Formats: sequence, structure tokens, C-alpha cells
Amino acid sequence: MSGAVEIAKGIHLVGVKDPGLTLFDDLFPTAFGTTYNAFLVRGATHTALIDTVKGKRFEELMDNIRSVIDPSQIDYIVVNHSEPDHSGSLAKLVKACPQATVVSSQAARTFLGNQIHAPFESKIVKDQDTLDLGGRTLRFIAAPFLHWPDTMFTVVEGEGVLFSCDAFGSHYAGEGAFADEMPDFSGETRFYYDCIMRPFKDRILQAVEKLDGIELTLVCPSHGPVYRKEVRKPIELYRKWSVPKAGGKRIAIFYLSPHGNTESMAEAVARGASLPGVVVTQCHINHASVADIRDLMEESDALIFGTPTINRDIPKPMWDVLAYLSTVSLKGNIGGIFGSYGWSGEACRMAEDRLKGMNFKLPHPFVRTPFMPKPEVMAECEALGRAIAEEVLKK
Ligand SMILES: Cc1cc2nc3c(=O)[nH]c(=O)nc-3n(C[C@H](O)[C@H](O)[C@H](O)COP(=O)(O)O)c2cc1C
Repeated sequence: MSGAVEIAKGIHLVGVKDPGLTLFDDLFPTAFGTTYNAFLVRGATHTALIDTVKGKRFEELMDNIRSVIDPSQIDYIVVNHSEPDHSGSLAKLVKACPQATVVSSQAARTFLGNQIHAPFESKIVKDQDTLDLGGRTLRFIAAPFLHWPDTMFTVVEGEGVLFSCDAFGSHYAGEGAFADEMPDFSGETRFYYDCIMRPFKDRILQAVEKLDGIELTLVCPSHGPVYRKEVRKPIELYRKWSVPKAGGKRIAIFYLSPHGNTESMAEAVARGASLPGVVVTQCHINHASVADIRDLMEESDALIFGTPTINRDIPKPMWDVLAYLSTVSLKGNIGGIFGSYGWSGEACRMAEDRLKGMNFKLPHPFVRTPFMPKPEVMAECEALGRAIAEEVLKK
């Protein structure tokens, strides 16, 4: 239902739209569906297809390609990233175009080998390598971890056409091909960044810097609309969202406390951590938004978690907070744990396992106590806070 659209002379958008999709990757809600963008780039002598579409939509991709050229004329299939929403049609495509060479990073080639258990012609490219299509040259720009280790951008040299893979994308299946033809979808661009790109802020800044010297005319992400006006806008937004906030040393204490005991311990931890030069924030997780919690995680040099034991477990709201750790770009990996319990007290050990699993350094053993903390336990909580603050100040 999508059809091919010529977005520049000899460059066609041949991907497909999926406006009915409500949940992407079984993980992220998509209120406006999505698109799987693929692009046909024709030179005087050779033709390249940039990315494919998800496997179930292969026939529509082929129809779109056929409306422009005979698929047997495709010489190269560039895989900017091997995730199946972009490479899922590759196995069928290499059968349909046996003369085509698959061009990718080494990492993508390895991942494709684990997805397509059949041989295919392959060419590995590195950062800044080029590929001649006859009067038109593709340049490859390594962009690792945007958002998989294999990712690269492809640029049509001298024409400023950037195929940016998942970077700058949006789950938004609007009418037409271009961003300026559609209602404002900037909320979807931000949501996409938060869901997919946010854990890789350092890598984003490195990749965006590589685009600085290129005069861009079109920015073509692999999801959502293509930018032909204000083409630098999504790139500059990525830079803005990824630059670390300036400021002194910060420690955040996340806790919840049905009966107030863990809260008392949190106050003692905060007292201990409040050394000169350290700003301590106590965050009752049920009184903060997810966005606030994730921002606080990213701004803080150390994260301390206070959790009671409920039904022999960490209570779900705290598990959720511990899960956010893998969805943000952490500034530091210093941590601590404390909490009250009644009779079995499993939660602190579980939280410790989670933090160790995330490579956290724990300068002080966790502090836990049955029910109401005694003065000596409060002193231990202060010592925990102080040990963490001292560790933060060393950095
Ligand atoms: C619904 C519920 C279930 C609980 N289950 C456990 C448990 O399995 N093991 C345990 O050691 N304590 C359990 N407790 C006791 C709490 O951990 C204890 O009351 C603790 O002091 C609560 O900390 P808080 O005052 O910070 O809320 C449970 C408490 C509640 C309310």
C-alpha cells in the first residue's frame, strides 16, 4: 500500500508503511504505527538498495522496487544495521537477486550469519570506506551502538543524502514521505530516542560529530518521515538530548517505604552522604514520574536504593526502577542498598545482585534491619552514605 516515491533524482523510497502497528518489537507502544524505510540509489553503472523491510512485508518491498527497476539490476544491498525490521527480507532478497552483494560492517555480517543460515555474497566496509555506483559514490560512516554494535550510516557523497538507519527516526506512518507534509510528530521522535537511543548518549555525540562537516540535503531515517527541510533539526535535537548536564557531584537515593522504616533509613543515608560538594536528592519513587526518575539517574554520580522486603521479594515499583538502569546513560556506576524487612529480608540481596549485574561498584555492604532501625543501624546507614559520597568525591 505504500508505493515508491522518488525523493531525489535517482533515489527512491521503496519501503513499506505499517500504520496499524500498536506495539513495536513487543516493547514500545506506537500510537501512529511505523514505517520500514528502504531506499534505492541508482548510479550510472550500479544500483544499491539501502536496507530492506521486515520479512513479512517482503512482497510489498519487491512491488515497490519493481515499480522503479527490475530487481535483478540491484548490485548491492547495503545493510546499515542487521535488526530484522530492516534486514528481515534479506534472505528472500538475496535469493531473488543472487548477483547482489550484501554490504555491511563486520559486526552486521556476523549478526546476519546468525540470522540467515545460507551463504550470500558479502562485502565488509569500515568507517569512511566508499562504494562507486558510477557517477555516484556511497560513503559509509561507522555509528556503533546507534543502537546496535553493527550500525553504520550511508551518505551519498557530494549530494548530502544521509541514510541514518534508526538514528533520527520516529514511529510515525503519516501520509506522504516527507516530514514537512505531515502534522507535528516531534513527540514521536523524542519517544523513539527515549526508548531506543537514550542508553547510548556518548555514542550519539560521537556519531553526530561525524556529520558536522557534511552539507546535508536529505536525512532519511529507517523509520518515519524523511527530512528535506530543516534537515539538521533532528540531528541537533539528538545532540541536545545527549549532552551531559553540567554541575557538581550528585547522589540520588531512590526508596519506597509502606510503613516508614526504610524512609527513616533513607534520611540517615542522606545525612551521611551530605559531604561538602555533594548534592543529595531523596526520591520517593511513588511520588516521582518515570521521566523524573530516569533524569535523576542520569544526572547522579551515585545511585542508592532503599527497598523493604515484600512477599520475599523486591516490591514491583522498585523492580521497575531497577529496570530503568538499562534504559538510561549512567554517569557513574557507584551504588548502595539498604532497607527494612520483617522476617526473611531477601530484597537487599536481590538489589545487590541487580547492581552487581550492571557493573556497579558498591563501596559499602548493604544495610538491612528487621522492622524499625535502632540507633546503631541508623549510624550504619550514615556510614553507607558517607562511604558512597567519599567514593564520588574521589572521581
Ligand atoms: C504485604 C507485605 C508483605 C511482606 N512480606 C515480607 C516478607 O516476605 N519478608 C519479610 O522479611 N518482610 C515482609 N514484610 C514486612 C516488611 O518488610 C516490614 O514491615 C518492613 O519494615 C517494611 O519496611 P517499611 O517500613 O520501609 O515499609 C511484608 C510487609 C507487607 C506489608
